[in-house]
Amino acid sequence: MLALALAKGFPGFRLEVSLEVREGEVLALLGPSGSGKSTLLRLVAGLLTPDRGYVRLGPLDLTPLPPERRGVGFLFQDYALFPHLTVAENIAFPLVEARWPREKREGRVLELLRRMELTPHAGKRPEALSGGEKQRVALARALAARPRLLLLDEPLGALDLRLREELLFFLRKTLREEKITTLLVTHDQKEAFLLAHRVALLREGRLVQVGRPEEVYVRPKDAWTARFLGHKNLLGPEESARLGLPPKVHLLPPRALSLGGAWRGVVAERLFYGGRVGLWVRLEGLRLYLEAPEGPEEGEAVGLHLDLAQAVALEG
Ligand SMILES: Nc1ncnc2c1ncn2[C@@H]1O[C@H](COP(=O)(O)OP(=O)(O)OP(=O)(O)O)[C@@H](O)[C@H]1O
Repeated sequence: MLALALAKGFPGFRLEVSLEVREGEVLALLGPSGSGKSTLLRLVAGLLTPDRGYVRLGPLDLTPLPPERRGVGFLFQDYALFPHLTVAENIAFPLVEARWPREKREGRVLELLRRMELTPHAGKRPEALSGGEKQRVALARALAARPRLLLLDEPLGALDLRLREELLFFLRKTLREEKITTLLVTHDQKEAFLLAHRVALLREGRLVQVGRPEEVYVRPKDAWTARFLGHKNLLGPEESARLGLPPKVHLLPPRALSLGGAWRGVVAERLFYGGRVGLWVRLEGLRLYLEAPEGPEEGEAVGLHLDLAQAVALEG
């Protein structure tokens, strides 16, 4: 298990976080730009020194150790590969460093090449690879020595949409199969939800909420968290009252809204997403959002079903 309690201050910014990651668990740090995600990861890696606190991995105190002695695998955004080494040599590099015997090393490299679908590229140098291939090599290299802990900083950050999607599922499968304790940084909610067993939400250097993706999504701690997680139907006290709810801040989760009910509204905006449509509906002076497989045009009257029993009261 990874256990940490860390404090680090920069001019105008202060990080203060305590966190535990279970063995084999993937935990995603989620938060807006500048919330301290990379700082936390760099502290765990040993690339930054904390003002106070500790990082423990099982019985081992990593705090005084330099990065190369922490037994930690990294994948940072710029995924610099060694340009003079082939794909296979890049992946083998940490194994040579860790003094794995040749035969074991070769077996592991072959296994990773296969798993990352890189076998046909084994003899190429990085310059002859596409961006997604390079990123897979970097990931294979980070995983190679079976690190006790894997740190991934926006592992899909520099990729286009299609590659991002492809590698997302690939990474998900790999992390689960290898059962490596992973701390992952992303600002993409969807990525965090798909990859992680638990997510930790960071805001201005503090943890706001930690929990399973579904838990956090359905029961966000407050309005800020709800908005950050992409919820659209947040009602103020007065708006809540208009729908017959107690006069507090409420969240209406997506599943609480559907087409074809007794509430009368008008479609203010219709967004075509391919497989489904997003509808902003004006109703009782409110704007509510819902998604449906297909939907009426802008300006049309619609009936909405609102399951108010599913409304979640939030801290302002
Ligand atoms: N070496 C440094 N010296 C001074 N301030 C720093 C340093 N590194 C980070 N900061 C500040 O600490 C805060 C947190 O930065 P950090 O990079 O951890 O955020 P982040 O959540 O990873 O953001 P992003 O999603 O944009 O990468 C920012 O205000 C940043 O300017």
